[in-house]
Amino acid sequence: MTSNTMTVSYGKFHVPVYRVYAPPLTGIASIPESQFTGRENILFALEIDVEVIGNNFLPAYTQGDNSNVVATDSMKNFILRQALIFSGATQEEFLAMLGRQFLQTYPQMERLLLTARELPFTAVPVPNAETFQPSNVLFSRSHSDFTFTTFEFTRASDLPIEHQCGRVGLELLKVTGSAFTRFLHDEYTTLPERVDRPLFIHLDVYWKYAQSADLLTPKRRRYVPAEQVRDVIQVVFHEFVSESIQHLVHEMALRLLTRFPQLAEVSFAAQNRTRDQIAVSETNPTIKVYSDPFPAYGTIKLTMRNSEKE
Ligand SMILES: O=c1[nH]c(=O)c2[nH]c(=O)[nH]c2[nH]1
Repeated sequence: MTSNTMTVSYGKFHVPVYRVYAPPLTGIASIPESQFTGRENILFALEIDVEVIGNNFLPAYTQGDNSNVVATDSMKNFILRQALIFSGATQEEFLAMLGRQFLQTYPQMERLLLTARELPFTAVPVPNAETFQPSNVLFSRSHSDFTFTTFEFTRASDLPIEHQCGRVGLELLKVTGSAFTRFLHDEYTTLPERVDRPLFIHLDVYWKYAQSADLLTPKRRRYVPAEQVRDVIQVVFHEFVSESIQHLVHEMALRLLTRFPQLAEVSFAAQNRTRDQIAVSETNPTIKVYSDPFPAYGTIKLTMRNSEKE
């Protein structure tokens, strides 16, 4: 008889949820880098993953005994029903509700991993009097950066025992004000030094709070909206003349931890998507043409912890 150890989990992934007329997001503290202080949530669209972790459904694997298995089809129905009665305004609040309700409804579930990914839509600008305003009924699906949240729940607490929030898929190109010079040179070096390059990055940013209660307080004064994180990052990129992507993400991390002292950690994964310079105008050297680079991208990572929270 062998005694192999097993780790198992099961669940439903990428459940699309389109809730209309969710409560508006209010109570957000404003920051200098952002105009964002809330959102109407006329369309609250996201994709949910639910993954059940534990041992009590091992007999389903070893003996074909499904008595402790909640059908993943039922999980999908459960998520959609909860979306109908959801009275919060953020992904974090939705996941917290789902976590609590799943564990309350199914004693068979010991531990849960829940993930939300925004399906981003923007209100279409429509004429109003002499100007334009965002439509309150028509939204355009945007394949842009989106908000991300992942929570781990156990029966021990109403709050998540682990969490990570994020804004994923930013694609930012700064045409001037970025350098990459004085890097190590050897017989493999072909990259020219550039005191000014058009820096194009793909960027994911993640953050964790020092106190998980701040994720979910009803007044939301210490809640960090992903839109503000995105705006802080964009403003730092706009302002800061960097020596490298490493230098840039470090500056972004410092600004985020200063702006949001309620955070314990921020982390970045940045891909270098800088285009290759093809031609420069002979009469005006600021005019240049770039094209796609070799398709394997450098990746720069950073995690910065707030030393006061340790
Ligand atoms: O900002 C950069 N960091 C690097 O580590 C690197 N390496 C490279 O080829 N180009 C760049 N740019």
